[in-house]
Amino acid sequence: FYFYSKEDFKPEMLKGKRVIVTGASTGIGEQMAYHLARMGAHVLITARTEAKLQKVVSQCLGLGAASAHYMNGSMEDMALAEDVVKEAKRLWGGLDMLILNHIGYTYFNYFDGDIEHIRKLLEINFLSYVAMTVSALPMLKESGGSILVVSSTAGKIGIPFVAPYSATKFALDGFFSSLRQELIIENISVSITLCILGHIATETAEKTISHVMQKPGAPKEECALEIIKSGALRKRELYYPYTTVRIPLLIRDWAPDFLDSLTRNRLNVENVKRS
Ligand SMILES: NC(=O)C1=CN([C@@H]2O[C@H](COP(=O)(O)OP(=O)(O)OC[C@H]3O[C@@H](n4cnc5c(N)ncnc54)[C@H](OP(=O)(O)O)[C@@H]3O)[C@@H](O)[C@H]2O)C=CC1
Ligand SMILES: CC(C)CCC[C@@H](C)[C@H]1CC[C@H]2[C@@H]3C(=O)C=C4C[C@@H](O)CC[C@]4(C)[C@H]3CC[C@]12C
Repeated sequence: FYFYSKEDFKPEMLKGKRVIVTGASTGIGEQMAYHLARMGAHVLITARTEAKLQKVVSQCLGLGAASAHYMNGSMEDMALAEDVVKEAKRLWGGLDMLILNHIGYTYFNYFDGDIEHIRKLLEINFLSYVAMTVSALPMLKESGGSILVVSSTAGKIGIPFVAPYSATKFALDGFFSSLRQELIIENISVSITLCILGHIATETAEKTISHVMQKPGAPKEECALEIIKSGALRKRELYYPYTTVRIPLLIRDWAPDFLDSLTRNRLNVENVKRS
């Protein structure tokens, strides 16, 4: 029953679908835009750097996107979050998939006591996700669409050196897991997929943590595809790479101190110098 009940992913599932991808000028978001383009979707991508977005848009068109547009600006500004959704309405008259992926600058070091940094990061990584969801829900209800929220192992488990970032990712779990319940109670066919990612080899991640990791990160291209698949199949959560994310989560509630020491041992903490 388990094997036969599982629906298979087919790239055609995304053909002609209208998709917003945030933080798509580089990293995992950029790779998601390319996969969606190959599948023949309409894409609207966002980030701050216009020049990079223009390049990604033209690559998307070359790869076969049904259409490709961008909107640039910082997600510190909730007005931008709403404007992006309005732009989708203007361009396509509806929306099938909202992929929330952008994050603000994250340092990997001992918490420095900077509360303003946490406030800003909560706005970029959390509040703008909520603002986009609020604006997009009417269109998603109409299409029976999906919301994909990109999170992290650090949004489920306490990892050292990322306290502000971790707070924003835990917040996403609380908000979107609660909202998922309400949508089910009200019989609204909008799916919410929380994507729990481990270490992925993006340029930003490599620059930030290569000195503390003992192994290289997982490929961003495959990661991007798994995120899209999990959303198309309307899964509750994605774990990628599966074992390195899933096993710590299984240990978490049964042996939390053991998991914490395992985590510390996996990192070259001696290479982190208080800044
Ligand atoms: N890489 C990893 O190891 C892991 C990543 N993740 C998650 O995956 C997602 C993508 O990560 P990754 O690809 O590494 O990130 P990148 O740093 O490669 O990309 C971040 C994107 O967000 C944009 N961005 C940055 N600041 C802002 C801002 N203020 N307003 C709007 N957009 C902004 C960037 O473009 P620009 O600078 O032009 O604005 C860029 O497009 C994130 O949600 C992250 O938490 C989770 C676990 C591990
Ligand atoms: C059980 C343990 C062995 C797992 C440890 C995994 C840890 C080390 C992994 C899992 C998720 C990873 C972080 C992440 O989510 C996103 C980013 C943003 C990027 O801009 C800079 C790097 C950063 C902070 C990653 C740092 C390393 C993290 C904490």
